[in-house]
Amino acid sequence: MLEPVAVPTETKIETLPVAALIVAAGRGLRAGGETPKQYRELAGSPVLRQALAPFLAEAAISQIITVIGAGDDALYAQSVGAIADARLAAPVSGGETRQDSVRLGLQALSGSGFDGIVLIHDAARPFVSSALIGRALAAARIEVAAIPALAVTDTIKRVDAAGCVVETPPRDRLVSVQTPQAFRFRPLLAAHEAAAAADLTGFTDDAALMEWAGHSVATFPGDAENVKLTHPQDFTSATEHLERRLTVRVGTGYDVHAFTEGDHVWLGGVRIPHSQGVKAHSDGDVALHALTDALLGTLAEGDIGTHFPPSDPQWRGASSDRFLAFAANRIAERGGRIDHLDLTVVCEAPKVGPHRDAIRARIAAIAGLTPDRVAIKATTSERMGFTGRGEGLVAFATATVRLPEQE
Ligand SMILES: Nc1ccn([C@@H]2O[C@H](COP(=O)(O)OP(=O)(O)OP(=O)(O)O)[C@@H](O)[C@H]2O)c(=O)n1
Ligand SMILES: C[C@](O)(CO)[C@H](O)COP(=O)(O)O
Repeated sequence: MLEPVAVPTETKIETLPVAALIVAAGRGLRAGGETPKQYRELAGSPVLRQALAPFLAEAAISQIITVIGAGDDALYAQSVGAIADARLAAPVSGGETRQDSVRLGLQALSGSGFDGIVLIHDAARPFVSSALIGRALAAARIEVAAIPALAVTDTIKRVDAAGCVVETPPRDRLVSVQTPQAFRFRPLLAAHEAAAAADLTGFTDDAALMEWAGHSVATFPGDAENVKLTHPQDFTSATEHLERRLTVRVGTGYDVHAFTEGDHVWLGGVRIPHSQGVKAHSDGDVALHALTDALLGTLAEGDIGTHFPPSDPQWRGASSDRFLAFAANRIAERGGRIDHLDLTVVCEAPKVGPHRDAIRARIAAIAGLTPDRVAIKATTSERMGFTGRGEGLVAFATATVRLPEQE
C-alpha cells in the first residue's frame, strides 16, 4: 500500500475546477464488429457522442479530454469532430489497457496544469445521465474518491480456477460499480503513476487503484440504465430499450437571405463561389439556419434567434456550423436521436447540384449523422417572386427526431 497523498484542504472545494476524462481507447473485442464499439451507431448516433453529451451539458465541467486508440483519429473526428465546444480538448492517445489509458489521460490533464476534481467515464457507457453526473460531482466535493454503485440482485460466488465455488460472500455487502467515478485529481494521478512505476497492472477500475493507494472510496447511488456496452447482445438490448423510450417529433425550419455584393455564398456549411454574396449578421447560411430551426422546433425550445440573438456582436460573421451543432447537441443532451434531416433550397443561382454531395457530407458531420440521413433538394421558383428575380435565396427544412418523453 502507498502512503496516501495528502488531500489539500485549504482550497474551497466548491470552487475546485472539474475535468472529465472519457476513456475510449479500447478495441471492443468482446462486442465484436469491424469498428470499436464506441464509434458504432446506436439508434442513429455514435456511442462516444452519446457518452460525451451529458458531460458537455454540465456547466461545472471546464475541460473534457477523450483518450482514443492509436490510429482512431478519423473515427473520432467522424463521431465528435464537429462538436463546437472549447471545453472539449484534442484527444489523447491511450494505451494497452484501460488502466494505461486513464493514466495517459491524467498525465495530459496534468500537463495542461489542471488540478481539482476529475470524473473518469467509459465511452462504452452512453446512457450516463445528467443526474448521475450531478451525484458524482456532489460526492466529489466531499470525498477523495466516490463511485456509483448498485446493489447486486444475483447471489455472487467466488470460484477457484476449476470453477468450483470457494465462497459465497454475504450479498448485502456487495455492490456492482459503474462510471463516472469521481476523484481528487492529484491523489488519483499519484496512485496511477505509483502503480505504473511498480509495474502493477490489472486494476479494472480507478477506485481499485485508490484503494490500493490507501484512500477510502465512498459510494453514491448508480443508475441501472447506465449499462456498459460489452457484448453484442448489449447493443441489441440497448437499441430496443432506446426505441421503447422514444417518441417521434417533426420540426420545420425556414430561412431567407437577400443577395448583396460578394463572390460566394455559404450553403450547408460549404463555401460556393458565386457572383454575389448574402446580406447577413452571421455567414448567412440559409440551409444551416433552416435546419437549426427545424431541430429546435422538435425540442420546442424557441428558434435560432432565441439562442444566438442577432443583437449579440459575438455572432457577427459567425460560422453557422456552430448553430447546427448546438441544436444537434441539444437533442443528444435530451437523450434524443436525429432520424433524418430534409432540406430544400430555392434559388435561381448558384446551382446546388454540383455541391450536393459535399453539402450532405458536411451537414451530416456537423449533426453527427451518417450522410444517408441527410436529404438535399433544390429548385428554382421558375423566375417568379423574389427568388425568381434572383434577389435572394430560401431554404426549407424538416427534421425528424426521436425524443424521450419528459416527466
Ligand atoms: N486500452 C484500453 C481499454 C479500454 N479502454 C476504455 O475503457 C472502457 C471500458 O472498457 P471495455 O468495456 O473493456 O472496452 P474494451 O477494452 O474496448 O472492450 P474489450 O475488452 O471487449 O476489448 C471503454 O470505454 C474502453 O474504450 C481504454 O480507453 N483503453
Ligand atoms: C470501470 C468499469 O466500468 C466499472 O464497472 C469496469 O471495471 C470496466 O471494466 P472493463 O473490463 O474494462 O470493461
